[in-house]
Amino acid sequence: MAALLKRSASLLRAGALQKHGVLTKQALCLFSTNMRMFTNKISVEMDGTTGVAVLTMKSPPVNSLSLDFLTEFTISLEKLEMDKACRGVILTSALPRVFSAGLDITEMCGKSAEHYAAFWRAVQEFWLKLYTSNMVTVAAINGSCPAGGCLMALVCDYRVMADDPKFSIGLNETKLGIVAPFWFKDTMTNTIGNRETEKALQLGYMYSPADALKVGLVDQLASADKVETVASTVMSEWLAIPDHARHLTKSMMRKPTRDRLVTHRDADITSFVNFVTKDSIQKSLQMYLESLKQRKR
Ligand SMILES: CCCCCCCC/C=C\C/C=C/C(=O)SCCNC(=O)CCNC(=O)[C@H](O)C(C)(C)COP(=O)(O)OP(=O)(O)OC[C@H]1O[C@@H](n2cnc3c(N)ncnc32)[C@H](O)[C@@H]1OP(=O)(O)O
Repeated sequence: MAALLKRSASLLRAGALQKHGVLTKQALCLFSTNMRMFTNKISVEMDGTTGVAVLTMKSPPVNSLSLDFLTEFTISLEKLEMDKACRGVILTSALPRVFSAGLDITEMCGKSAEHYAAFWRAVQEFWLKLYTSNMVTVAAINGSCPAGGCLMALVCDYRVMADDPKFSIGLNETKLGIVAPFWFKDTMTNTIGNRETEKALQLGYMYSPADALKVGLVDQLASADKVETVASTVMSEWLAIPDHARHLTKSMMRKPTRDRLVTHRDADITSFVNFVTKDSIQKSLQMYLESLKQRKR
């Protein structure tokens, strides 16, 4: 399994996934009954009787979405997608207090243009795979999830968040001196509407769980120790709907947003690389990283 994953990761890095559109048969190892899979940063437990997998992010300190993390995540999702027995995935975090801190800022600082392009393609691939998944996807948000972490939750079909005022969720990019890309913006607009998104994005607003529920950014709150149980209950309600009807409906709802990124994918990478290589943006990101470190002192 480890060797297969390693091979899959190198294929993904080499762009083979983009070229052929799917993972090679060799890279696939289908789950049929109860199954566990561990990579460095992710563990997946699939219950063959319910058809539900729990994908747990376990990349300390904050589950940031590095190139390695994104690669492992996308491969794990692809494997589940190819397994006919798997009908739903619950996403959650093994870390206390943090669901995901979003994109790994160190991947956007002090690197080459080639690195930024490869990183951004991996971010796009991650979004596309999760957004267009045939499976029911439920986010069990058991901690804070800024920016890319919020995006991950937003692309799921349903969001259950821990009702703890210490946690927050939102697209806070402007606070870092950067701009949420159009497909982040589209994903949020589709969830909470244009006016609320306009305010939230300009202010880089991080919502408390209660406020997130109020604006519809999350669907339900639960006490921290019940988030995954509630997510499982929601999952069984969604799985009571015939797969083909639910899936066609999901595709119909999401196709315009998905197509917009697919059509402009290369231009979006160029735009990201041009943006992130600017001295002023590098300076903002470095200062933000430094401020995160200073907070602890
Ligand atoms: C004209 C249009 C052009 C379009 C161009 C588009 C450009 C758009 C580009 C990118 C979009 C960006 C998306 C993102 O996701 S950016 C990431 C945003 N994330 C954040 O702001 C989160 C910051 N982190 C936190 O708020 C907190 O860490 C926390 C609430 C998640 C957890 O708090 P706590 O448990 O107290 O942990 P610490 O703060 O102590 O952090 C521990 C450790 O981790 C480091 N760290 C935190 N977050 C990140 C991160 N996102 N990336 C990398 N590293 C991170 C932190 O610095 C600490 O490190 P240490 O001091 O070395 O231990």
